[in-house]
Amino acid sequence: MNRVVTIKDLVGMDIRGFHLNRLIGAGSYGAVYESSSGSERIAVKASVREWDVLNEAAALQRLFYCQYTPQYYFHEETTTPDGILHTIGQELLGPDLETIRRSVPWQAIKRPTLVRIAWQALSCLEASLFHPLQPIVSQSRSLTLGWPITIWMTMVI
Ligand SMILES: Nc1ncnc2c1ncn2[C@@H]1O[C@H](COP(=O)(O)OP(=O)(O)OP(=O)(O)O)[C@@H](O)[C@H]1O
Repeated sequence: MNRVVTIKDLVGMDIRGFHLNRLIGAGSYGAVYESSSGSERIAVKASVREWDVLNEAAALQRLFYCQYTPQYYFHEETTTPDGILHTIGQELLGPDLETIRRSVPWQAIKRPTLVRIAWQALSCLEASLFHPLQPIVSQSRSLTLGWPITIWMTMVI
């Protein structure tokens, strides 16, 4: 599979009964789609990099009861003509901080909100330390935390 082009071009595909409706965004190793099955809406992250997907799936499973990470639903391997596609079904979160910041007229996040974000980020770090991730997170990784906004925090362990 051409990693640069096709991973961002999966709209219309069905994964585990979820229809990929819209590309939300893409990161260093995958693309995230807003997906639905009936009235249920989730996020599906797709990648061809098996190890990275398995790492993220394992981290989300370990943090399943942590209120600062998206709920984990499934990991799926789909054989396509271009190779094996790895996907993670997870809770659909709101927009990320940068999107929110750019959408407000003053292009900045106000102090009371920043304080709350900092508190949530620290709580996530605390939770991740409580559920040791060293065996599965061996380098710089990102986790989604916080609802209803998506905050990305790089954990270097
Ligand atoms: N569960 C989710 N619900 C809604 N949006 C999400 C979800 N997970 C990721 N996103 C969004 O999808 C986009 C791509 O996320 P992804 O995790 O692939 O990469 P990233 O964290 O932005 O970058 P990198 O992987 O390089 O750290 C980001 O805008 C992110 O906010």
